[in-house]
Amino acid sequence: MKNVVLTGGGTGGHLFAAIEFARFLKDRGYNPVIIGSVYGIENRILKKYPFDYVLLKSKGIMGKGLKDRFVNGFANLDALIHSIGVIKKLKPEFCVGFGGYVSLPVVLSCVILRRKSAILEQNSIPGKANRLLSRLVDLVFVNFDYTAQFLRGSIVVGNPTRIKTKGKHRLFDGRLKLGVVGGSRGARSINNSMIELSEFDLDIDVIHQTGVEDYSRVKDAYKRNGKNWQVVDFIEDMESFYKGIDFIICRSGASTLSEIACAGLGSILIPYPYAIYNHQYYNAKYFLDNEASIIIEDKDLSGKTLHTFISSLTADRLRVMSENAFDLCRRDACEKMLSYLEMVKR
Ligand SMILES: CC(=O)N[C@H]1[C@@H](OP(=O)(O)OP(=O)(O)OC[C@H]2O[C@@H](n3ccc(=O)[nH]c3=O)[C@H](O)[C@@H]2O)O[C@H](CO)[C@@H](O)[C@@H]1O
Repeated sequence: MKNVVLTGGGTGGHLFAAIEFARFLKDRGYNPVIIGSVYGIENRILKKYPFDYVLLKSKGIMGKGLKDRFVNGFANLDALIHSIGVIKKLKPEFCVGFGGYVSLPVVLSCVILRRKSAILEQNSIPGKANRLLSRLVDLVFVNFDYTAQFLRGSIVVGNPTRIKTKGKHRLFDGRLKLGVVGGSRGARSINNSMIELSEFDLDIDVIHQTGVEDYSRVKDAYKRNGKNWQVVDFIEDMESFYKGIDFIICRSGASTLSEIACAGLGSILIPYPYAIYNHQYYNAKYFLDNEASIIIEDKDLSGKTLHTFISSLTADRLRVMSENAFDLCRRDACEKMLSYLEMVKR
């Protein structure tokens, strides 16, 4: 079986797209090896999947102070050397970087060793590492059309997502069932505004993913405010979660957006305000422009704003948002990426 290397991680969005592509490639006779970081979510998640994987001691540099940049820079140099050793041994047919700090040393080592290589920029505005790598790799894939202006010669493919079927949402046939997700680590400002929302008289069902840190605080507040709303720290089975809700409040990370599109869910999007180049806002804007979502900026977020929007949702509005979201689902990202990769000759 031909080895292929997929790299990405740190947070869930990069990792789950890589895992989905790995699943697709394995079904087509390749042996995908995922390379992640010891410090990322992949250290916990990859054990559960039937793929070979390697974890490097790679650390993030962006948004860090001078001392951390220096220390982490050395860690990444070490990761690059380790990665060169791994790539030499695996001799992969191709390498694809899905983003996150570990992608940089791994894709660089594939380039250095002249293996066929590609990156996927999942976000509307590319980060520094992908801007650099885009000049070195054979293929540059992007998720949003908007991104093509930043990365010359890029190909729009979408983003691999594990969500395959549209949920049969009840869309207000009874009580609204609202899902709340803060991204792979939860989101404090969303958690705080949901606590405020629970003080209102609101006849809805809620299932809320808080992240580990805020779990008890949110659960206790709901109880105090007499709400029988469900609280989880992390959702393992996202497909069932999406199927069980009518509408979602979430951040606008690239993978969450691909998933809610394919699940056909209308949404209130709250872009993470400190994301590099404000990319979450531009990710969300694509959904807003297509009338699939409402955006509330983090600075305007409160229980009261959520209450105003949620109480104004009608069954018709929900249905239209759901259909518009579903139109944005790109189901063939994996097929497209593989067909381009197979065309590149080495
Ligand atoms: C702060 C920041 O810069 N975040 C970035 C990071 O986000 P991050 O990785 O947090 O967010 P994404 O929305 O892209 O992905 C979250 C992933 O985690 C999964 N999930 C989430 C919650 C849960 O309980 N269980 C679960 O499995 C979701 O299904 C999804 O697959 O990478 C994304 C992908 O490039 C970017 O778009 C985001 O802007």
